[in-house]
Amino acid sequence: MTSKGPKEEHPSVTLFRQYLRIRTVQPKPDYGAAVAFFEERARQLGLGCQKVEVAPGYVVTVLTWPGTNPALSSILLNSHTDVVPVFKEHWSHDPFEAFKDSEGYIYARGAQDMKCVSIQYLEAVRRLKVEGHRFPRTIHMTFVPDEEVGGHQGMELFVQRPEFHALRAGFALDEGIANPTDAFTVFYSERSPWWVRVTSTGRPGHGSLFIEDTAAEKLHKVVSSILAFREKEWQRLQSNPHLKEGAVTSVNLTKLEGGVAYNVVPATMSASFDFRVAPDVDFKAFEEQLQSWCQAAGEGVTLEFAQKWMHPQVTPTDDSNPWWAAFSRVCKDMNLSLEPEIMPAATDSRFIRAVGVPALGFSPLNRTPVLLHDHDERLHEAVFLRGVDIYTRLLPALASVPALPSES
Ligand SMILES: CSCC[C@H](NC=O)C(=O)O
Ligand SMILES: [Zn+2]
Ligand SMILES: [Zn+2]
Repeated sequence: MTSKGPKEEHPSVTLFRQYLRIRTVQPKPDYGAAVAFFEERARQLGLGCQKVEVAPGYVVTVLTWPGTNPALSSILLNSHTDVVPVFKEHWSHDPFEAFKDSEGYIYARGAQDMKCVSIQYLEAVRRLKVEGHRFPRTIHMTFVPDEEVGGHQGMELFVQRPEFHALRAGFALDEGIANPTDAFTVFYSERSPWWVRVTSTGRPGHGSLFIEDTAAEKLHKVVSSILAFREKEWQRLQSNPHLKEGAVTSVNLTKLEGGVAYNVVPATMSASFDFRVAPDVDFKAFEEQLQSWCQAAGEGVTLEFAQKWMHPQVTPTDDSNPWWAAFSRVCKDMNLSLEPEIMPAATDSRFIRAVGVPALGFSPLNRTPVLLHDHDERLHEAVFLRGVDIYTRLLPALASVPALPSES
């Protein structure tokens, strides 16, 4: 399906490249242009379009294809519109030009995360609609801001609003991660982000003296405890081939702050950590563990949370879950092999699952190196188009799941 020149390019690819050129890059995304883009898609496809301003300047755009049975819950296809920043000098091509090379690779920030998925949803719906299909369940596509900075001005607010409840979502799809092999990764849960700053206070003094009980000495103890825990989790992951990254708790030391001069022992120093807590961890016990590492380091060592997600949820991946049954059946019929995993990072799925809507994280990108947030993020047009085919099969199945016990 690789097309060589712009003349022969598949229109879905052309649309994808148009969207990639919209500069929705953090920290100052052009959300207005993205909203206008989706409004225009709604107009072209004859879909309902609703704009919900969840915070000043932060709009969730909802495109709706009504089902034939309004008594049934709906299918929610979510995607975020923002992308992470770039280091331009490390890119082979301008990351906002959506350059396509002679082999069919499209280079752009958002090519994998996750502008591809937004357009794949839209193009699958377009195809099904053009072919004259109707399905019992309504399909809503939500295009949300700010996922890349935590979703606090996006999905986290949207799920609390009446407009969200009015969608009556029964099941959601959201982003996954590419898979370099023939298989497709699908995420049924997520680790919980805990961003922790440990602040240590101690005796100050002249840099030439053996000062006792310093902030640095105590901070060092906490850092050692946490890095020893990191090593333990790493070993646990390494030694068990059945465990995937998302199944263990990770932590990285991401910031060290403090100090004023070489010869002044500071009274305060801090270390910041990015923990990703596995869903099977006892959260209360884990927090107590963090507190006890601080206490063991000495007086005046405290911790604070900049991010602390406390509601991990697991979407069942067995036939007790009719949505999973429909999803996995289509994949089986299409000969796609699935690798169910726990998402190592945090996506908007956590907010969706937390309000009781089962969700799967799925980006239909196989045979693709994982380049999200990386330099030279790119996607082959054939992989992109195959993803449209996959949604074209998934959506009819999901939107035709018979009434659940709770719906009759
Ligand atoms: C915890 S809010 C940050 C969310 C971010 N999501 C995608 O990369 C992440 O770091 O996982
Ligand atoms: Zn993403
Ligand atoms: Zn991302």
